[in-house]
Amino acid sequence: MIASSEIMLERWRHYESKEIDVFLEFKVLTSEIISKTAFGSSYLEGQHIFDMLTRMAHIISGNSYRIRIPGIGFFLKTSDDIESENLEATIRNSFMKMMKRREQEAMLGDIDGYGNDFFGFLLEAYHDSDKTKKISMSMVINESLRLYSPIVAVTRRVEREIKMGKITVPANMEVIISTLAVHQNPEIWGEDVHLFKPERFAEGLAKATNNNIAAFFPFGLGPRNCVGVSFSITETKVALSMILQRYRFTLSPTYAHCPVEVLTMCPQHGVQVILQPYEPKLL
Ligand code: HEM
Repeated sequence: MIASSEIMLERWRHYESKEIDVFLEFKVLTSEIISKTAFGSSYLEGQHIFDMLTRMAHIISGNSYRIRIPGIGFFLKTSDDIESENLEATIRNSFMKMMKRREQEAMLGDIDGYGNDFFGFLLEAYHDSDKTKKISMSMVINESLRLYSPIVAVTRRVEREIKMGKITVPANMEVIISTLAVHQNPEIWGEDVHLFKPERFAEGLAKATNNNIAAFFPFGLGPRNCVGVSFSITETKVALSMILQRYRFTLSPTYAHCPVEVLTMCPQHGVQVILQPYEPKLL
């Protein structure tokens, strides 16, 4: 995470006092970090897989409202169907090959270790500064995940008939739970629900949610919630802390606020900011 963030910051030197689209930058950063973490030395191959997954995401989003006739779809394939089938097969093959290689490396004892000591130090430093500052990084992250949840809904299949208030939900029904709707419900969050206010989390989740802690679920809930929670939060904190040590930034006048869903919530026209190098005052 640290090495990839450093590479990104090195690139940013060319953009000092200029406009840069941080949405593109963070896309590159996160795919590089996950590729290196998941695939180790094969991370370039991993990045290729993420590019293919991004393409799949576009195909899925573009086809989500297409009506399919059962059976006929098997014989009549659109160019999107053919492309996504090819992508799926290539991704599956690459994964299988990499897993085999990793298995062999593990047996030979060739897999890298991680710099855990430095991580421990960094996170401890953050936990300490949380205590003293009014707005902590966790509050900012939570508020961003509340207002702009990357996953706009989670689904569950109901195993047996249940009653939810006045509604009876029959068995086998698929229920879509809208993260967006719950995260923006004024009865839970208050009338300022549409404002970006990290301080709403200052006194904990129960206070922020009017005692409905399950109303905040950017990573889903229950035994099948996201396995990448700690990974993503750590990644955000590491990258942000490294960025903020070097830069202050303001939104560029060219920025147009337009969140859209392309499998995950994304800024349609990017996020253009102006980077100002930060020179900390010596005490
Ligand atoms: C900000 C970043 C992320 C968000 C907001 C997010 C959100 C989610 C959500 C809402 C779910 C569905 C959970 C549910 O149905 O209850 C999910 C599932 C999952 N996520 Fe994430 N995720 C993020 C990053 C990651 C990362 C970095 C990884 C991998 C390292 C990851 C791996 C997974 C997996 C494997 C599942 C399926 C879990 C299961 O079905 O048991 N996620 N994620």
